[in-house]
Amino acid sequence: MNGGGIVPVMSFALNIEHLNKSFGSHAAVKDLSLSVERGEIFGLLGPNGAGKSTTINMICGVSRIDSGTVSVFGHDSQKHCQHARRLTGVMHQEVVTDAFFTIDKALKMHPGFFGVKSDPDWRQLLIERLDLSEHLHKPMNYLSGGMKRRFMLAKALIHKPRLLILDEPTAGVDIELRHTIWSFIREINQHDTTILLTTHYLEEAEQMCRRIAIMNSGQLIALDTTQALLNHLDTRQITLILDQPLNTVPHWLSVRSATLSPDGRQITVALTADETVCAFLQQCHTHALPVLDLETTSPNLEEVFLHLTRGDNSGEVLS
Ligand SMILES: Nc1ncnc2c1ncn2[C@@H]1O[C@H](COP(=O)(O)OP(=O)(O)OP(=O)(O)O)[C@@H](O)[C@H]1O
Repeated sequence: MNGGGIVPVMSFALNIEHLNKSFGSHAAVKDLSLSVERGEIFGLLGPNGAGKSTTINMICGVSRIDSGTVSVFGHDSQKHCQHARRLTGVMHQEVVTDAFFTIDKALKMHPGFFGVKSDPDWRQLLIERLDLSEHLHKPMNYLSGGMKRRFMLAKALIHKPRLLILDEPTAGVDIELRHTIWSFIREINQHDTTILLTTHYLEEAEQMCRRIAIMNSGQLIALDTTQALLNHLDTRQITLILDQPLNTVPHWLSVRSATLSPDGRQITVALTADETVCAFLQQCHTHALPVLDLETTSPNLEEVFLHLTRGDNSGEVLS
């Protein structure tokens, strides 16, 4: 279930096979398999408690793997954990640095944890691009929520990882910082850093990610290109604005469950999977419907997500 065609294993930035994790009797991640291609921006979505953070914690070695394998650019995270860790940068949801460290000290020390030599030019670039200069000598517990997010992103990138994992990077940040974060992440991605991200902002996932995996109750329930997921819901609708009001829906449209607005000036109907707007308008012309204008609407990722993660679709698997 890879969505987007067969890809040689060597081009995977991340390969997860049959991953499992339980806390006591609760299975948080169940037989998860997926691959992230080199250079992708890949979204891992799911409702609260779906198992996303647990998966991320296993990828980066914070949490022990019960069974299954994770490999980062071909390095098995259990057998060659140092290689895999060095290639991976993680922006966790919470600040995981000593509260008394300053930004400056943390960014200087962090590369050493991965056996990577500190690069002052790269550190300076991150400080400037993430607007950290004024706050360099403040300890962590003096930083605002937004400043902590900026620092967490700089810390995730300071050892120049080739796989960057972002666990809800924009949770609770203002619109300006959100733009800063996403535009910087796009830039980083263009310089050959693969991105795996989780977010509850589905509009952001729709805009950022080439492919998306959706988890629910620890299991993978969908994995495909963003566009294919959007195409999954056949809910394109067309609304006709009429030149003259109607009292009732014409028969040829009522059999398609079209609805008429109270003022009789708008008719809304769902288009079928391969029906074009042009073909539909030809039918309107044939039936002498006085069409003045029209609007079309397509499903967004939020509708697809809700459709897939609601209880009544829990058995559905998309690939
Ligand atoms: N250390 C832990 N001990 C016990 N249960 C845990 C632990 N960590 C996670 N869980 C449980 O595992 C399940 C998956 O949690 P996880 O944090 O991975 O979900 P998530 O998809 O990241 O959710 P969110 O979107 O809310 O961050 C949840 O039921 C959670 O309560």
